[in-house]
Amino acid sequence: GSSLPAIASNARQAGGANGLVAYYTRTGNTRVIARQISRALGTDIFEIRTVDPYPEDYEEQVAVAEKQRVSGFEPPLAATVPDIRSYETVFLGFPIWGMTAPAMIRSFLSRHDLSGKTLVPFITHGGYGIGQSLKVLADHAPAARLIEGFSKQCDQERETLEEVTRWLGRIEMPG
Ligand SMILES: Cc1cc2nc3c(=O)[nH]c(=O)nc-3n(C[C@H](O)[C@H](O)[C@H](O)COP(=O)(O)O)c2cc1C
Repeated sequence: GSSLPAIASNARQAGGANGLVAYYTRTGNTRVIARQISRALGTDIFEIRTVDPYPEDYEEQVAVAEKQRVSGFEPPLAATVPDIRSYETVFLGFPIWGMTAPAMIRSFLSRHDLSGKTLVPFITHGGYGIGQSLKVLADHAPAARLIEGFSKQCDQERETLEEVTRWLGRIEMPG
């Protein structure tokens, strides 16, 4: 679904200067949306990164994500937002991993007090929807005002890799 105009008018009421866009991305889909929100509203932007990088290999990545989902592990963040208190509206963007919000989003919410702030999710997924992710936000930021966000189906790394593999199987390599 798409409700970006509603988000925009809501955030404009709060004022772009009081807004923050925080996001995590692995393959860049979520970053495109993050930058557009930030550009349109004139907000600060913060990329969420973990101390320990995730595997580059897709299958290893899926295994790590699944382990962190099941255990509830909150991976340490490389940095936190310098002055989270100065923001009234926080746009929080992430991809869906294993039908829910990825682990570092739980880390982010645990490390930043969003009490009394408006929390606006923007979520990308590979076609299976946003799953349990809103419940994760509500549970980890119980005193924030969670409003309707934006979600969009984007490319899936898995599909791209499979297409490339099929293509490589069709071409004739020299030598
Ligand atoms: C570890 C992992 C798990 C994923 N699990 C799901 C899923 O459960 N449902 C879904 O629709 N997409 C899933 N995806 C696809 C991503 O949500 C989708 O490609 C997203 O747009 C990636 O965003 P990004 O480019 O900002 O990292 C998964 C991707 C990864 C890497």
